[in-house]
Amino acid sequence: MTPDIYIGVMSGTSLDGIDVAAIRINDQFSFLAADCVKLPDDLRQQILMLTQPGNNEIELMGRLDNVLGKLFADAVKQLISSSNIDIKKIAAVGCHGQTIRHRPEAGFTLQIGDPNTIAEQTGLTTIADFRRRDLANGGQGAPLVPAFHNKLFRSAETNRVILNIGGMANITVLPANPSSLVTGFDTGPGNILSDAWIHEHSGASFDEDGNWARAGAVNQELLQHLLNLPFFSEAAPKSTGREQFHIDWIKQVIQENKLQIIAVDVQATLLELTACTIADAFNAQHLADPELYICGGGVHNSALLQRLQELTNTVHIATTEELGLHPDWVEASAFAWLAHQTLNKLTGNLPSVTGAAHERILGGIYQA
Ligand SMILES: Nc1ncnc2c1ncn2[C@@H]1O[C@H](COP(=O)(O)OP(=O)(O)OP(=O)(O)O)[C@@H](O)[C@H]1O
Ligand SMILES: CC(=O)N[C@H]1[C@@H]2OC[C@@H](O2)[C@@H](O)[C@@H]1O[C@H](C)C(=O)O
Repeated sequence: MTPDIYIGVMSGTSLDGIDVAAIRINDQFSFLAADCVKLPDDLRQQILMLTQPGNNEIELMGRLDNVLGKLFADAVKQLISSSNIDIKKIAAVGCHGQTIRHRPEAGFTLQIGDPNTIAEQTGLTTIADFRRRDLANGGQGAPLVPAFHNKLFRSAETNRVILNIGGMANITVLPANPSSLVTGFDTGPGNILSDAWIHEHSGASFDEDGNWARAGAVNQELLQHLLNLPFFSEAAPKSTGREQFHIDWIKQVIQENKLQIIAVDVQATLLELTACTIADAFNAQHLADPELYICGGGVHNSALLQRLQELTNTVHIATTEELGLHPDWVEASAFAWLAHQTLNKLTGNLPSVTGAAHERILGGIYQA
């Protein structure tokens, strides 16, 4: 029997952990199993160093490329053993890697986590480096997951928008009309700023259920200054990352404008920034009776979901669980699907999303 299981590995911008998902792709798509492996704190700190220019970057990048390759391989092996998947039925692993720099305007994006190591240590064909072919073809190299959303979540009856709220936030617009193009782009920060702000003030890695933000009041002056960032009014295609959205930006805006704000109010304002920028992007689509489906870690923040419900003009709002895929596993499943595309010589990018000139087969194949 031809192997038809694909394993996707995703370590996202929030640096909370490595998501691994196993899916079967034949005539149909079926979700089999998933797991999340935490990133050790010291490794997290070192990756953070690589996301900003600094000293001795090449040495650190080389070492982390190797360490992450081993960790990704371990995460794959752990999922295989905990879910009792027959390794002979696995066609390939699709590994996103860890983004350490994303500068499409300068012609590059960089994900690390050595796929040679993953192939060696798992004995499985591994596909990686998905973004750079799209970039070389004139695209942003991101977001890539809209092609998977299109495959799995599109409806001929209703206009749908899929929203991922991870470290960054991105939307995919899936028109009901089959001849309309799918669009999508990064809307800006998801949880990255509020994660960093609460970490600095209490050591927590994220604001559980948005409780701290809920206890504060939005500072409209700070919010307006933040919303003035040109990225928010730029037209798609667009993508972003930690280069643009980091905690020093918030501190700088507070300082430059001599704002006196207590920490809890900053947290409330950061949640509002995420909600407003997502809602503005959504409402600007002017879709007839749109449904909004949410995935990514942001679904666990009910304060954020409540604000989105208030701000978006949608007829129905739910998580992707309602569409059959748990919101925690959408991105990892997408990279399993992208591996399937590449292995079968099928294209993976959507030029209408990334701005690439053409559809392309993405990534490099590291044979078992
Ligand atoms: N219980 C919770 N309460 C509030 N927020 C939560 C909770 N659980 C997860 N999160 C948020 O979700 C984030 C992780 O989301 P996710 O794993 O989707 O991000 P990612 O994949 O790393 O990012 P990206 O999609 O940008 O690559 C955490 O950093 C945190 O902010
Ligand atoms: C460069 C990079 O890693 N971008 C991520 C990030 O996290 C969310 C958003 O910004 C999205 O553009 C992308 O990830 C998903 C997996 C994507 O390519 O669709």
